[in-house]
Amino acid sequence: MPKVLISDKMDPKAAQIFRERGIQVDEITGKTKEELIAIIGDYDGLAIRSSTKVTKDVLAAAKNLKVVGRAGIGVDNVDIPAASAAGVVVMNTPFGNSITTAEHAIALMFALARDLPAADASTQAGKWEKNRFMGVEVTSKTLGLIGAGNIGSIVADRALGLKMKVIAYDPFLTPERALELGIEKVTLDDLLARADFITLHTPLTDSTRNILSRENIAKTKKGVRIINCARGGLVDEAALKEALDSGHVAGAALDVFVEEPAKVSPLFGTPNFISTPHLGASTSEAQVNVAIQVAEQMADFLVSGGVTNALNMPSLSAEEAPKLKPYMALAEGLGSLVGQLVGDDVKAVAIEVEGAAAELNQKPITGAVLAGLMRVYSDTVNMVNAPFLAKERGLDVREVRHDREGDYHTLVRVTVRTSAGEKSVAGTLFANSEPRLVEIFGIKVEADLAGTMLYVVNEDAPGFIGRLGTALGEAGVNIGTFHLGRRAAGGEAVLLLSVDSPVTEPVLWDVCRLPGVKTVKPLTF
Ligand SMILES: NC(=O)c1ccc[n+]([C@@H]2O[C@H](COP(=O)([O-])OP(=O)(O)OC[C@H]3O[C@@H](n4cnc5c(N)ncnc54)[C@H](O)[C@@H]3O)[C@@H](O)[C@H]2O)c1
Ligand SMILES: O=C(O)[C@H](O)COP(=O)(O)O
Repeated sequence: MPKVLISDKMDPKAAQIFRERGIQVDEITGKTKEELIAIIGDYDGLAIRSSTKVTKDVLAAAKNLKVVGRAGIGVDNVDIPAASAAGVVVMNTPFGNSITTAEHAIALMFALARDLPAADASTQAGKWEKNRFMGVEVTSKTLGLIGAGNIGSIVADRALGLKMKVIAYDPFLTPERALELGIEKVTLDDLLARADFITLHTPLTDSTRNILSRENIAKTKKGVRIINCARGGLVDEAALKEALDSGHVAGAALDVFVEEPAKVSPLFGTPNFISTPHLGASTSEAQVNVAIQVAEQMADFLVSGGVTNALNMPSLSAEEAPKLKPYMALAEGLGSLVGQLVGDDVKAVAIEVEGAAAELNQKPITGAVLAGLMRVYSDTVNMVNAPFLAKERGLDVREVRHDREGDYHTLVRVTVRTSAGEKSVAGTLFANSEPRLVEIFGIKVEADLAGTMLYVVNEDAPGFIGRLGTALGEAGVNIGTFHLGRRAAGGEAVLLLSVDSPVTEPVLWDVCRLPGVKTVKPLTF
């Protein structure tokens, strides 16, 4: 039974779903990094929000971990390259809290426009300072969006409903999408010069870090109000403090900070500054959404291999997963066969699919071939890290889909380019479920790829099979299945035997010395 750890506060629906799907779940929140490292080795899945930091060290200790599920959007608390290298799938829930976060940005915009927190504090202090608080309307004002993705476009929609003019800086926003949203796509400088309110909705990346830098804050319109419900680090906090003090910026509201939890900040106590403790996603609706979604996604993956919203692997629906399962076994077997036979002398690999296989999602098949192929380099390789390892090794990977139907109703072919030329193996599925090798290096042969096997290439000659059987029999090696293929009578022949026990080095030498033997290689699947 797979085991999942929920390490951040999450709606109880998540644990309920894990249990309903036959997954054991522990909810242990508030752990330090060291405490997490001490327990993470027991778990197949880790469900988090933004507090748990899934670092290299945590991943190194997570020997059984297969999936990290983020109940939310931002995954900057997960070391994705390290997770990929460790073969751990990282998934998030990209839409479950978008409306809630957009609403928080709008709430902060109104709070700034009318100085609500200060007015509330003053009134509750018995001051009744009616003349102190003079707000501004948002109607007809220009709202500048930095980032117009899921959340930014919901903010735009709400702002248009408030009769604001919305302009957006987002290099990936197409003119068609801007038109559809009813907003104007502008340059960053244009936005800074024109916006009465600026709201940020980008991830934190090298291109967005400090996007509201000291220099850019200086380019804003005097009296601008700034809202950040996206990520700490998008705004230069020290420069913002100075701009608030000088009155150039009329107000700022931050839900997110460079350092979180933000227990101290030079911004705290600054007039016209509002803060919330990373509450963008904190509504009961959003938390139920993301908890259900993350638990369903993680359970699909752990129970049936379905992959949704993964950041380091292609998607695979829960319906596709069972159909692809036998193909992945076939693909991994073919990759492993080639890997064991040609070793690390592989420069390029082509994965061809035809017949029924050509109608499927090819990415998981490719991932499985690469995992099998690269198991000769690393026994921790799997479908998640195999494409990254292949890239790292400079392996040229090509996927080919043939519409034609050949001799088999479905076929997967793996061709590798080595310094000795191209070598190819192919396999099919019997009864749509049983992987079967049908061709090896140009020779037709029918064999299962399972357990311990022996690969022998010899000159086709009478009596050879008897001599081989005797050599193995005398060494106490029992033959399970026996598969023979040859190029032509009297030409090169291939034998694939499944054996009940590993073939030791001295026995391999005995087989090698049989007349006509060209190659002998033990294989394990
Ligand atoms: N405060 C919270 O609790 C909370 C809740 C949810 C999401 N978030 C954060 O909000 C942010 C936005 O989330 P989303 O779901 O809208 O993401 P998204 O991926 O849908 O949209 C991000 C947008 O930013 C744009 N972008 C990327 N680089 C840019 C650049 N250099 N300049 C301008 N635009 C750029 C992208 O093109 C994209 O349209 C994320 O950082 C997410 O983590 C915060
Ligand atoms: O990226 C997100 O989804 C938000 O930052 C929400 O974070 P939280 O789950 O910690 O509230």
